[in-house]
Amino acid sequence: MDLPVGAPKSSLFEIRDTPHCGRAVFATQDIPSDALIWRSDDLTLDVLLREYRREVCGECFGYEYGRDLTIRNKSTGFAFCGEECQTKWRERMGGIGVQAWTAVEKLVKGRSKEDSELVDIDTPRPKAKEINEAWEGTKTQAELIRAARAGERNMANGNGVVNIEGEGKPTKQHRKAVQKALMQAVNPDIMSFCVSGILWKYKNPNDWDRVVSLAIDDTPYHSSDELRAFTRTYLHLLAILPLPLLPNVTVDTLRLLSTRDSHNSFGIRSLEDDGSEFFGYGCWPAASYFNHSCAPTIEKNREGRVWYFRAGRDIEKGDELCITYLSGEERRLSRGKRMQILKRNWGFECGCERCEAL
Ligand SMILES: C[S@@+](CC[C@H](N)C(=O)[O-])C[C@H]1O[C@@H](n2cnc3c(N)ncnc32)[C@H](O)[C@@H]1O
Repeated sequence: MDLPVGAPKSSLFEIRDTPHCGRAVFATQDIPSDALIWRSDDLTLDVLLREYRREVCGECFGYEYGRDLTIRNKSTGFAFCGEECQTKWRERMGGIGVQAWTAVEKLVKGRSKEDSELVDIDTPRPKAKEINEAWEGTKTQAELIRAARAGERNMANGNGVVNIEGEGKPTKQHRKAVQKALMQAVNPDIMSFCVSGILWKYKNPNDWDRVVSLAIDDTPYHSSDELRAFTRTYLHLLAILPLPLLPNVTVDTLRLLSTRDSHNSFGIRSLEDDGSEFFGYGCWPAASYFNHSCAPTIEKNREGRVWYFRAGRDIEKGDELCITYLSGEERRLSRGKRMQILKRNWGFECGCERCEAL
């Protein structure tokens, strides 16, 4: 099997196809307990839930037991544990990134909480037909908004009325399409997800295949509400993001981000209390080749933006290197309950040794 782009590479392990669990990682030599097996510093997109934005550092995800962090950038909405993190974040975002987050914050802040979209995730997951129709339904409005923004570019360039084929001064119809998009309810967390992914793609065009290569979930939306929140976010972002980002604000990009993130993201949790606080999540492509086991061979821990994977016990050549996708508490549940959680959150029937042995 050719190594997928972005997959981890090491003399300690190899990646192979399995009959029932997709690709998996296997030890190519004996590995002693506690040995460092992999270090993933390839965070692509990350989402800090809005309710934690004042308490969790936007750069290193540091947390001070719920206290508001001292450095807070009101225009972007991010908070930092120190100057160093703030500087790193600004460097990573660049001017366009800062502009993008400022535009998002302005939009979200202008809404009362009630105006923000609440997403009910306990309804049936939309199937392919509903998903295709929902995205198809954005087409006309998206074209009008794009044309309105292109007109904005012409004006900004001071080039007179028309300088790009088919693009001219925005008409009333164009402006209406923008206004209509802006009036829709906003879901701040879905917006962060999309903006983070779009910015990453903009800044790392040559690394996009790392995300493309990940395991796919064709029906990644938990509910029709959530699907609608995504299509609205698409139109919102077309209306507000800086012009250079617009070529990356596409249905294809947003759909791809959801289908890859769904089964590959890692929770960003507090480092204390068994990770009881869930701050958000992120996608580290190289770390996404480890399958789940209810009796994992690998222990993972996060330091800042980096995940470390260590042998949880002595491992023999040929053993599968598995992590657990369950939280500390969930690992102690019965087989049936674990199965339920894995099926609901990850969409698979667990075929790990601990479950199969029963
Ligand atoms: C993060 S990916 C792991 C790598 C994946 N096998 C691949 O081919 O890219 C998670 C997906 O792997 C599969 N998987 C992981 N652990 C599994 C398990 N214990 N039983 C069955 N499928 C599993 C599921 O399809 C799951 O959604």
